[in-house]
Amino acid sequence: MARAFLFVLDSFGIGGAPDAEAFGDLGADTLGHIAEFCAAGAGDRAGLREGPLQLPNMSALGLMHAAKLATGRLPAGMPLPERVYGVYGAASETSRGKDTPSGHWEIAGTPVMFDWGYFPSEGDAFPAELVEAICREGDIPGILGNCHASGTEIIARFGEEHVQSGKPICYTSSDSVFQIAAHEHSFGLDRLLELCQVVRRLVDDYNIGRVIARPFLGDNAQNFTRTGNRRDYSVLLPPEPTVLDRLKEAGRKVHAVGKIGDIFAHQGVTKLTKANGNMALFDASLAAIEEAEEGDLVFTNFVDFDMLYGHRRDVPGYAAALEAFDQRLPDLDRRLKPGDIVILTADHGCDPTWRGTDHTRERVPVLMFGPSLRSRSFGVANTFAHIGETVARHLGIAPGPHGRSLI
Ligand SMILES: O=P(O)(O)O[C@H]1O[C@H](CO)[C@@H](O)[C@H]1O
Ligand SMILES: [Mn+2]
Ligand SMILES: [Mn+2]
Repeated sequence: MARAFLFVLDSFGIGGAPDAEAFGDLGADTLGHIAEFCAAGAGDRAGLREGPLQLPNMSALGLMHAAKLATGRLPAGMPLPERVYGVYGAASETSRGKDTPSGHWEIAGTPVMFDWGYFPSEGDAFPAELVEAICREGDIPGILGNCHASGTEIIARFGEEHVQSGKPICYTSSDSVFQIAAHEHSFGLDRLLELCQVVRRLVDDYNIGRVIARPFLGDNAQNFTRTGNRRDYSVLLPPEPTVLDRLKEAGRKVHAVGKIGDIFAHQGVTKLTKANGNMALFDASLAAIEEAEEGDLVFTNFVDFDMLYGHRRDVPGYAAALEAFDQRLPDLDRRLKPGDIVILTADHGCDPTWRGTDHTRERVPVLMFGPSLRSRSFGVANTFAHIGETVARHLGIAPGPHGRSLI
């Protein structure tokens, strides 16, 4: 039985990217800084967690060793495991962006070697003719925001005006994104999703990677809260097929859990499961694994690390989420059959100790395990595409052009 389960811990970087300086991220290290803060007592939060970061299961799969490969240093306050069970290493990104689609497409064997369009951080973020077209074709009275922002701050700032005026809150970041926040009741969720599809079409001319719907609820600036109904509208992929397309073409099932379907614009996906929150995503992944047959892929994105903790620069929150994820791994291990492989990795960094609220350019861990894998290190891979090619080889389909199998 050969099956593959690919889990992306969204934004779980391990530092050391050779090109970090070009992104203003020299020294950024999501795992390293969380470990350092926790070891120094700065990762404590009453009722949530305390003390040094504890990831015994990922450490036994080679996480500490992968971090050392990435940066030359071991994460602070975290013991080395007695024995490593996994095939482990670090990987550098070759894609030009440090965004979610670039990271995932490269993981799926297709690095993004062109430049995305970005909106400026000074002055109005969106060109006047684009705003006019959105208002006309989306039938809205105007937009609020029109700037770079953190999503939780901007709904507190403009939420009340949005509810009164009916103008959606439009913002961006250093990613290639056009994000639209609107109230699920006063504006309406369906109307927001329709507007996002209008905007998706309009921003194709600007080469924008994603339009993201950010619905929220609440009745005042103090209690506006984003809901689980976020939707991402990715640009259709470059002409090259990803490993998802290649598997689908070969008649295999590609079970996308969480944001994966959206990230690939639903291309190469044969079954989709949505779930809200890392633990629900883990449960949904286990259910998908029960269903998976010989030759199938289950591909899950665990978005909380990035959305709830990395972008929010919340060290205790990120640490607690990692610890909770780590504790679920034995559940997964128990369900594996001979020939199965699990790959844990990440799409970019989002160091919660770093300046600003954006992603950080980092290497990522690649931790692979399964009943028939013998432990070893593959060192540092120079592209995430090796991950997709590992899946391709393991599942017995033809190799792609950008990477090679790590096992
Ligand atoms: O601040 P929020 O709305 O979470 O947005 C973040 O999420 C987007 C997608 O990952 C990033 O581009 C960043 O802007
Ligand atoms: Mn991401
Ligand atoms: Mn993000």
